Amino acid sequence: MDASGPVRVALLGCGVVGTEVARLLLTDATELAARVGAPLELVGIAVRDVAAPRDPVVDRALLTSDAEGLVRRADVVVEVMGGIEPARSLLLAAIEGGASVVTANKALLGQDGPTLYAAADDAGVDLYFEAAVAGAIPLVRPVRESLAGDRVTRVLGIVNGTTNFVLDRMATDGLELDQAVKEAQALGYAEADPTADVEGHDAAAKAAILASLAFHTRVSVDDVHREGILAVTAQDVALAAETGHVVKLLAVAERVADGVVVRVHPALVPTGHPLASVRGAFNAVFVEAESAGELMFYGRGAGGAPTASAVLGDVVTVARHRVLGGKGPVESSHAALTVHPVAEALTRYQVQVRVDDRPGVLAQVASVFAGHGVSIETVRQARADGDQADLLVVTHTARDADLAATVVDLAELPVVRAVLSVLRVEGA
Ligand SMILES: NC(=O)C1=CN([C@@H]2O[C@H](COP(=O)(O)OP(=O)(O)OC[C@H]3O[C@@H](n4cnc5c(N)ncnc54)[C@H](OP(=O)(O)O)[C@@H]3O)[C@@H](O)[C@H]2O)C=CC1
Ligand SMILES: N[C@@H](CC=O)C(=O)O
Repeated sequence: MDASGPVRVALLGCGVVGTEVARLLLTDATELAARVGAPLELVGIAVRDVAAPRDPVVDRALLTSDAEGLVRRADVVVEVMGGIEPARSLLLAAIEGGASVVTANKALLGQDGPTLYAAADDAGVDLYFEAAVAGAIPLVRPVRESLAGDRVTRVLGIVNGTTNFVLDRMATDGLELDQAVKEAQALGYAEADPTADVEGHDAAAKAAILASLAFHTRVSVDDVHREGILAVTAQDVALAAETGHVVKLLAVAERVADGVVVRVHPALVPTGHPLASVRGAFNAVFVEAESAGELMFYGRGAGGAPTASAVLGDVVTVARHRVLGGKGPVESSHAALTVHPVAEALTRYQVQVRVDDRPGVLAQVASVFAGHGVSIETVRQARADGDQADLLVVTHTARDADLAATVVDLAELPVVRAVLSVLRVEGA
């Protein structure tokens, strides 16, 4: 780019998000140029199949299957192809060639963010990724930049729209999980293979990115405790409603004494909590910081146009830096805090056990909790079939490892017929 010339933008990917990025770059070119201080010139769009049908907004003359060659011709590289390779190598090549990069690729950043952060810092170029967590919601930048002078203590939120839609449908119409997933697929929320969403991989990658930024450390997706929603039944959701809760797939990243714990799992959220009212495919994230207190971010976490909005915000910022000078935050200098296993997490639990309904049983069950130092907050008993009863035990805050040991011992108690469900309770 010469001092007065356009900023050359390469687009890697022209799918759900890439098409909308191309649309905004072309249709809003004049406004974007005014905001950047120079025109943004889309110099090419890398795709797998140049012959495939495309939205008419896409100028077919810009399509290429030579992504490597395209990267060499750009000042700003926008990666919306997804996956680990070739996205990783292309971004590293762009950075080494002196281009600024913008990516929406949470899978890549969750797995190998530190390599990219270090490469960008060494090369003195920008690496921006607002769209990688919670789509359209401005969340990455507030956590990465606006809260850089504060101490974040906890991040708690719904970062996967597909699973929120599924759990919402189970709650509102009593659908079983597989019915709700089919509905999500029919509406285009869930992919044909919904594994990344329902098994929590997508949320875990986002949790790793958020935790790394919030705590100025390095958290990889492999450090994140992950449970998806596949074990959640319509009965769990109905029982939650009876006790004044909803079931949500939560990402939780929190400081513990000398480190952090990062986890993704279904949890009970009280109906009065703001996260409980996040419906459909929306996302919402709570951030707690020592001085700022509680902050909440809410909006669309996915979709072509919403995600493209976040991508374009980053493109404008990094392009401005190239035109006017300046650079975004440095990420590679952070200290590595210990990432503890979920066993060290502290939270409340709801445990449902089917027991023999006879004298002394409650005392035996309570003594198992007490034996592991887990304090019981409430117990509710409901009649089950025959001479059995279902106990619903809610604990005070306990260590995850102690609760897990309690559940193992409960299952071995002769008066316990089955441990029916164990769910964490968050946001109380
Ligand atoms: N969809 C969403 O709502 C959101 C997506 N994201 C992230 O944005 C990224 C893109 O997602 P999305 O638009 O949905 O993905 P799509 O699958 O719709 O599009 C991927 C695009 O990348 C191209 N592509 C894939 N592999 C290659 C390759 N090896 N070489 C060249 N081109 C390639 C495809 O080409 P072709 O068209 O020829 O197949 C396609 O145009 C992902 O990282 C995703 O996680 C983030 C937030 C929300
Ligand atoms: N699959 C994700 C969308 C992209 O981030 C979701 O359902 O939230």
